[in-house]
Amino acid sequence: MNKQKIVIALGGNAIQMGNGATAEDQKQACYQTAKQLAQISKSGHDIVITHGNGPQVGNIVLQQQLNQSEKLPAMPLDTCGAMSQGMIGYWLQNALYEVFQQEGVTRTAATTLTQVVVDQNDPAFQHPTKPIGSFYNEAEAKELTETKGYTMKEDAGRGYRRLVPSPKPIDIIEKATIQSLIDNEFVVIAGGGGGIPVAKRDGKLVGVEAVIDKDLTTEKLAELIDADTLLILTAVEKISLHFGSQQQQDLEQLTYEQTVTYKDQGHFAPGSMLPKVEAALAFVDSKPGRKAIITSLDKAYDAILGKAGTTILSKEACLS
Ligand SMILES: Nc1ncnc2c1ncn2[C@@H]1O[C@H](COP(=O)(O)OP(=O)(O)O)[C@@H](O)[C@H]1O
Ligand SMILES: NC(=O)OP(=O)(O)O
Repeated sequence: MNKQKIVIALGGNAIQMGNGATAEDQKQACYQTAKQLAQISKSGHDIVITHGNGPQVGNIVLQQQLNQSEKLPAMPLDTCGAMSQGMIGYWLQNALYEVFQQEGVTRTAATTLTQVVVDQNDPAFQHPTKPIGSFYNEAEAKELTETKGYTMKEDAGRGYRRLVPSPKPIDIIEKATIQSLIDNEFVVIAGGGGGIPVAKRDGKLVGVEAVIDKDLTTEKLAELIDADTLLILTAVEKISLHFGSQQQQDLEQLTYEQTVTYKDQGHFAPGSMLPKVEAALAFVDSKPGRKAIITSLDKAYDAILGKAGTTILSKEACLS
């Protein structure tokens, strides 16, 4: 198979399988993830890895607030986002080091702290939509709204979570650094947690209180570095029509037009599958010949071989 430049987005279970939130639990999940990534890297492809941070950044924010004082100030959300990139980047680098040695892969992983430019007037700042951190009961949620002004929302019957603004990614400040690392055969971990959100103000980059959607940042990054394939890894092997119902129909290969039709019919849930499908559509529409695949973590390598997942093709492409 020809060498490809593949951008791989890691969904929640790639870092936190089950509910284990200890460092050991999350390192173990990263180790399992690294085994899949090593297979793709072993085939000679260039890979760039992005990841989510919703649960982790929410917990970092809570830890900041415990025992805070003038001498021990809590860090703002952009800085907590940077902490989550460092933490998860370390776990992934550590796991990839071990697995690459076992598998005889000679590459090294390198994490780039990534700042992502957002528009400070993005309407998303007035309408928080991104759930982060732990789940609360109704009374706890009410108290957090009253004492801290948090926006809290019930999340699919599992309890209440804090919502924060999630503005659209516009540009990636470290894109040249990332490109240079790829050119030098590093496995790059970048754009973690959707990137550290910054706004341009008076010639400066100012951190803002937000968490960017990692699927949208992944798409932006894939375009900027001229990737061939966008591989989005989540909990399901394929995307489906009538998901979760008795009429569920799994999809293997879709044209751009078919995907738009199914999206417009409402088959992909907002906040979960919809951003992934939108990222896939934007990527394949950005240049002919580009391909997006959505699949589960354990099928990542099979999906690159064309044996698993849902593949979305660019406009002029024909189904095989
Ligand atoms: N049409 C659909 N086809 C497949 N999965 C869907 C669909 N609509 C919603 N989903 C749900 O979306 C989930 C992926 O979104 P999410 O859990 O937010 O992703 P992440 O892995 O990035 O955390 C799937 O695991 C599935 O439960
Ligand atoms: N930043 C982000 O999109 O994180 P999750 O994928 O964990 O929600």
